[in-house]
Amino acid sequence: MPHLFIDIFDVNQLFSSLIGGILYSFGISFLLPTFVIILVKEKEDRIVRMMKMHGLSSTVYYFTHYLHFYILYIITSAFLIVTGYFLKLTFFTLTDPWLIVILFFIWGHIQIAMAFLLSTFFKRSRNALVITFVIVLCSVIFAFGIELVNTPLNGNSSPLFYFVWPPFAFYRAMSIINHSSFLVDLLPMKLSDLQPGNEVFNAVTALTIEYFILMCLTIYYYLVIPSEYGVNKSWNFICSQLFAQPLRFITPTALEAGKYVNGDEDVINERKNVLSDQYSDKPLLVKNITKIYNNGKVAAKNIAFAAEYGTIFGLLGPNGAGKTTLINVLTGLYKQTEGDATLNGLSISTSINDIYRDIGVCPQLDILWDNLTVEEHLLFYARIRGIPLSKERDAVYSSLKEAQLLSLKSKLAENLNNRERRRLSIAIALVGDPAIIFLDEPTTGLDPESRRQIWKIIVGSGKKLSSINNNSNENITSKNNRTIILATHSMEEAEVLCNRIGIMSRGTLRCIGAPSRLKQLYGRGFRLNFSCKNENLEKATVYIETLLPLSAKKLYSFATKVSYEFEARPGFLSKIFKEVERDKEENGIDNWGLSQTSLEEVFLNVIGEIDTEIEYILNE
Ligand SMILES: Nc1ncnc2c1ncn2[C@@H]1O[C@H](COP(=O)(O)OP(=O)(O)OP(=O)(O)O)[C@@H](O)[C@H]1O
Repeated sequence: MPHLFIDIFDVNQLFSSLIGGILYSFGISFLLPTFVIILVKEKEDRIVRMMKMHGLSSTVYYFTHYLHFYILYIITSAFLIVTGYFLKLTFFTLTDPWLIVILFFIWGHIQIAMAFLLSTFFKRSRNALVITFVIVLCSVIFAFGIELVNTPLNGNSSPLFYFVWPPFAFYRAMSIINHSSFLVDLLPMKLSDLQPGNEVFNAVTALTIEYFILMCLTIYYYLVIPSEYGVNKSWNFICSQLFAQPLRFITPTALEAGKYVNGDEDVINERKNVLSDQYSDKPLLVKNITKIYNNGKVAAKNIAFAAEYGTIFGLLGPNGAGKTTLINVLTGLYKQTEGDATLNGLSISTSINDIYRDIGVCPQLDILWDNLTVEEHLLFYARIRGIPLSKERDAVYSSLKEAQLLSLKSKLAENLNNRERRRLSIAIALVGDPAIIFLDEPTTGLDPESRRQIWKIIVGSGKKLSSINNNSNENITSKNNRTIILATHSMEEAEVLCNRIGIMSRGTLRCIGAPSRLKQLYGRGFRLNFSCKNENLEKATVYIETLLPLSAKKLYSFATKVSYEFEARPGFLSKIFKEVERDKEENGIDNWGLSQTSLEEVFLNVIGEIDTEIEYILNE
């Protein structure tokens, strides 16, 4: 094996030697780990998912990457070829250039296909970097090890199975072309040598077939491998689509058998209505969604409800109740474990890419680019939503106006304060006038004044722009009005903004209804509070107690402040109001007030009941 001994002044020998060959082959292959890292890093990054939620088509996304990678590859291989010519490597100077072009052309595509396929198996870019780098290095060293034994000088050809791993096929073809170019007993290769039986022909054919196989496998794995974000199909989706059956739902009985806590009667009725298709005309139908994370955490259980046009539906619940999980499932960020949902008639299981075009999402955390201005953010999202160029500026202007950001349009995101960043996230959700908007805790962490400002924007955004332009007197539940799903753990926010509320706890929808209905069901009726001077306390207390029903409960009597809770029959409130106003001075009452139970109390009562129920189940 004379080519093993390197004469460092003979570049042809250097290239054909073990070390030179390894370095050169690695140079041609090093882009593979780079491509894999780029793809895996973007998987880690929520911003890509955010872009997809706003309508970026997967085909456009992957095609852009393909093009980007191929351009990088052309630049790199052009550099290597020019360097080869410059160093007068016979590989480049004597071989038919078309042969080199064909080999390099297919190798670029193979590297990209391998990168796409490998990236489906990694969740973290650091692992991807190390493992892909090792794969490339081992492939190069192994291939050259084989070359030592099976050098073209011996006239042996490689068995076909050797070409199953694309890098081996490529390195073998390189080696044969290289040896033919500088060994005196062989002739430099021409394009016409590419004929059946020739090893380079076999290698190029194997690479072409493998490219298509790799691309098919990549598409399959992208669709089925579960990732942290995104909706994946089941491994047998091709068969199951051929023999499609109705979607399977977890029945309430199954959940009860599993000792899950179910909702109240309204929740059960809502579920029946949703599943019996009585609500098929509603813009949002959540049909028994269950989400179990990979670590076994059941974050949402059997959730079923519908939301109307032109309403703000509040998803209320303490931290960890499952609100964000549910929103993430409805917006395609996570795949549900069971159940389905339809948004404007389209199923999240089968049509999530079409759904993206008509929803707006304001995530819990602002996902912004610090070095883009407010307006640039909106233009970017308008573009990926597919808004025609002629209407882009108008769409951006409308959402700037709705989110009260017109005066800040040229400000960089890094210079925005918290309140402005939130408004920008809402503006992103509004761009393009989507029919359904998801707002995940839009005011968390803001001061009271900022919260009120955001509330105004949310209330204003309930009306779709198209309806504002067309007919300002439109009915609130008109199809032209937006449906807003608002996740919050602020009762005050829900009370101010929402027409309908679902209270979640521990992944279960516990109760559902208009705020007044929830107060009626879970409130403890009304409260009467009064304050008086110390010397009048007894007299005032006796007076109030004679007015209130016998069932009234004294909540507290603290210093000179007293509070009662009671149920009121129709007409009772106006009677008590007139009497106390008339007699208060006579009975030593300085201040007094009547109030209905707040949502805060409803919430505490509902959550309190669940905790008791769960304790009961656990102790059973
Ligand atoms: N990616 C995940 N993997 C495993 N468990 C998760 C994941 N994300 C959330 N959880 C768990 O699922 C449960 C519901 O979380 P989720 O964030 O949906 O609740 P939430 O009601 O939105 O609460 P918060 O207001 O704190 O956001 C919690 O117990 C949480 O720890």
